Amino acid sequence: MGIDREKIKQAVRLFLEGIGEDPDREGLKETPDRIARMWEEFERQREFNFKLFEEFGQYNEMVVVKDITIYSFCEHHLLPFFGKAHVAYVPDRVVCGLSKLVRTVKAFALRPQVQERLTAQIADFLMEQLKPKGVAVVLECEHLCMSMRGVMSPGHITTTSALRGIFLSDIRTREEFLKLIGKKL
Ligand SMILES: Nc1nc2c(ncn2[C@@H]2O[C@H](COP(=O)(O)OP(=O)(O)OP(=O)(O)O)[C@@H](O)[C@H]2O)c(=O)[nH]1
Ligand SMILES: [Zn+2]
Repeated sequence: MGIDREKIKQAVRLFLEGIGEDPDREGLKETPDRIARMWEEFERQREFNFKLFEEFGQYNEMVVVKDITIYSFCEHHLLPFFGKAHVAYVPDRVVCGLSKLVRTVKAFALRPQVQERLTAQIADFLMEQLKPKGVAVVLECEHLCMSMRGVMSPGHITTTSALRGIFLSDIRTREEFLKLIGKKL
């Protein structure tokens, strides 16, 4: 679909008027354009080349990147939710550069989301790209829509997980993953 800079600018201007602000005042007059540029920046992070490598030295064990900082937006209020992502896979002859796991997380996070769907999309994309023996994704996020409005209850961490392949079928693989990301069994 792509980013329509003009539409964003018009919408932000109207929104500012809607909350009783003067969109032409100093400080706000560049805001519609800033927000349009910000979303263009997010969109650029969605596109990347997922390069695969033949396995380095026959590595067939689990690869885990933990504590990836993640920022997303809840699709209900367009307020951020943010926290940590832990991503693992067990390769089947090919591996990817580690940064591609981080890029995958960012690519799916930087759009209106719910945490459950985001978790599943990351896992499914990695299954498709790497065709590994399995993928595991755990997200731990705080939702500002629960912290600063609505129920107004800050400090809660929502945990979601998506397990695919061997992480579902083999309890030892799942336990190893949980141990490596520092979770109790
Ligand atoms: N399942 C899920 N719910 C979310 C997520 N982010 C926000 N929510 C919830 O989505 C719900 C939105 O529901 P509504 O009841 O339509 O919205 P609301 O009236 O603004 O809800 P309150 O936040 O309770 O005031 C709220 O309960 C949010 O806490 C998410 O990632 N996953
Ligand atoms: Zn919300």
